[in-house]
Amino acid sequence: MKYARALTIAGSDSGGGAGIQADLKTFQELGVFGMSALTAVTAQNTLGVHGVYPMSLEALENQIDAVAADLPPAAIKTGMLFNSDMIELVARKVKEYDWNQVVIDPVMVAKGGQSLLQEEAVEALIEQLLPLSYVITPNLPEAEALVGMSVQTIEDRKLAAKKLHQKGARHVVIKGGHGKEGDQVIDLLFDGENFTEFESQRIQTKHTHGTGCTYAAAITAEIAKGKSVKDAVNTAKQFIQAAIEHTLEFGEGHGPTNHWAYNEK
Ligand SMILES: Nc1ncnc2c1ncn2[C@@H]1O[C@H](COP(=O)(O)OP(=O)(O)O)[C@@H](O)[C@H]1O
Ligand SMILES: Cc1ncc(COP(=O)(O)O)c(N)n1
Repeated sequence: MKYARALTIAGSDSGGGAGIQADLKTFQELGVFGMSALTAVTAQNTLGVHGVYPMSLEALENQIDAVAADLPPAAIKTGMLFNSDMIELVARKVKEYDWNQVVIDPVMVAKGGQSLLQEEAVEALIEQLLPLSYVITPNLPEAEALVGMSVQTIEDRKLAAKKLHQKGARHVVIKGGHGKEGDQVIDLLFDGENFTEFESQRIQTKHTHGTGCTYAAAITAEIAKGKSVKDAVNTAKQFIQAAIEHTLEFGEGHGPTNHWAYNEK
């Protein structure tokens, strides 16, 4: 296809910085036609999540079917999936449509600390979605929840990545934004055999709302265009670094990243 298409299956962030809003902005900036199936609507701004309103399973299924029937995506990204029923539905749809380029961003908690995934759903994510994932992109707390161990040092991250690969993830990206490694942010890619570290200067800012969504969406867009996972992560790293560096300084809390910065440089 001349232009690639990508589908995000995630929540809506009324504040525009995370969720499907971040995904669609990122897809667009990387030249990929973005489509979305909403799992939930959140009333959100830079100060936190002020309400979570899950969609019905019927609404989620119909959105996915409508896209699959007429606009089959080259790559799919999942974000906030809210509960195990939704996770089971998404897993069923991935199998039904034989989608094999699925990027799972295992969203669990918003930056302000509000839960975006019910506790009981973590097991479903591991059992149902991990085996179908082309790439999984946990941050450090999410990696800890998924493998049940402390994940801080690079060695921890390598062990966690191996465990997630054993659970079925074909590629694992352990995001390092929550890391304590001083003035560097190190993201770690594991492809089942080799590790690749993507380093960048840590930017001292509170405006990191939606960084994980944006990063995973950039990986998804690049994969939709046919890039290798390693090349996709490399581009996503540059994309998110520019998006944080050229912050918009919006809002009183954790402000959003700048989704057009990458193309402005
Ligand atoms: N302060 C920062 N400076 C530079 N890069 C950052 C910073 N915070 C996050 N990032 C980048 O954004 C990515 C996602 O951020 P992270 O906090 O790890 O995930 P999440 O937003 O899902 O919690 C990281 O892998 C890293 O590449
Ligand atoms: C609807 C929605 N989805 C995901 C996130 C996580 O955002 P972050 O990338 O900052 O962890 C969010 N805050 N809201």
